[in-house]
Amino acid sequence: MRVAIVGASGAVGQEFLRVLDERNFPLDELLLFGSKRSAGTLYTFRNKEIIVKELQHNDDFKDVDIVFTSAGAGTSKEFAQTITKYGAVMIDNSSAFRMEDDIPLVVPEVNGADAKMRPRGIIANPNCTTIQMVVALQAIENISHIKTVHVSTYQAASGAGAAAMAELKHQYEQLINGETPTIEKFVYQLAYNVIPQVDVFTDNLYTKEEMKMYNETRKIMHSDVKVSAMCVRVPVMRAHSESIWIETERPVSVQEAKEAFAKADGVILMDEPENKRYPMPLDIAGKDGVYVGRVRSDISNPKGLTFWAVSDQIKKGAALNAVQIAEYLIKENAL
Ligand SMILES: NC(=O)C1=CN([C@@H]2O[C@H](COP(=O)(O)OP(=O)(O)OC[C@H]3O[C@@H](n4cnc5c(N)ncnc54)[C@H](OP(=O)(O)O)[C@@H]3O)[C@@H](O)[C@H]2O)C=CC1
Ligand SMILES: N[C@@H](CC(=O)OP(=O)(O)O)C(=O)O
Repeated sequence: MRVAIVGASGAVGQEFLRVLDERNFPLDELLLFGSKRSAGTLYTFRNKEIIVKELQHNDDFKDVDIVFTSAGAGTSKEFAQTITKYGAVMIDNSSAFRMEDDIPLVVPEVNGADAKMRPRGIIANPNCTTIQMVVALQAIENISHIKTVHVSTYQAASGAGAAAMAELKHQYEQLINGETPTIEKFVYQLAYNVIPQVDVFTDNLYTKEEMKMYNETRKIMHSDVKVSAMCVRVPVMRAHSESIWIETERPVSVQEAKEAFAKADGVILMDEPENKRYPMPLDIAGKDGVYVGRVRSDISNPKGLTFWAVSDQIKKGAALNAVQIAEYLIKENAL
């Protein structure tokens, strides 16, 4: 099997290299693409050096089976036709196609089978913040329908890409040296701060990131659930955290919820308040699962539950989820 990564030099692209290797993904050849900026760069994969090629409108994808794209929505839109025209399956990490009716939006633990219906040869990987939330929500949805979700996110700097990670580190160094911090990737200084804005504002005063959590959750879960999100950037390097309140159709006890989380696909229950044990981004960075803790009944709502979910958004929120989609298709003989 021939596999390609578009955006190989990026935060998600680099994670693809690690995840494909870690999971022993069955590929014979890996091709790497980027813009002019990274063309010519060498990356090592399974002891072999691979040179990054410039993404162009040519026949480079002719004999490629799967293309993982993580180079921004503009690039995905511009190159989708070039990538898919000879039959390659494009698994796209950007927001370019997520809400289009003929493009499946897939989290394998929730709606893997949707990946089989892809008239345009494109499968969209959801927004990272949404992926980790729906994996946790599905555990409860399995036992009682979720009617509403309120969520506050604590999103790591790496959600804004490799340059944003470097900017956060640089800001701390600049502040220690008494210099004015550089602000390019974030709206304000992120070091020693939190910023209640991820992406731009929409007409209803929610941000685009917050509206993705509303719309994408409903599409992935095939649900009428209403989601009100508040997305916040925090000075964490890697792994997003979410504080989640849900209202279910019938009351769900804490014990029942914990059992549901413990057996759900992709969820790891880490909830021992007596031992001060709960998930935190520092511990979860680099891990595969969605870690859930602080499970409680909502004292303000008899049908309410509240919990905390942490996951590595570059891994499960991007590269790993896309690779799991590909693995699902291989397993189902549906490539
Ligand atoms: N970071 C995260 O947590 C998540 C990111 N995503 C999505 O994944 C995508 C990539 O994000 P991320 O890795 O963080 O971003 P980065 O900024 O770290 O990387 C961007 C990548 O895109 C490549 N690229 C940009 N323009 C072009 C082009 N014209 N042709 C080919 N390659 C191009 C860059 O290559 P070069 O260096 O050559 O310019 C680079 O490899 C985005 O769409 C983002 O929304 C989704 C979920 C989570
Ligand atoms: N959710 C990412 C941003 C991102 O990459 O979103 P999307 O894939 O929906 O464009 C963040 O934390 O900033």
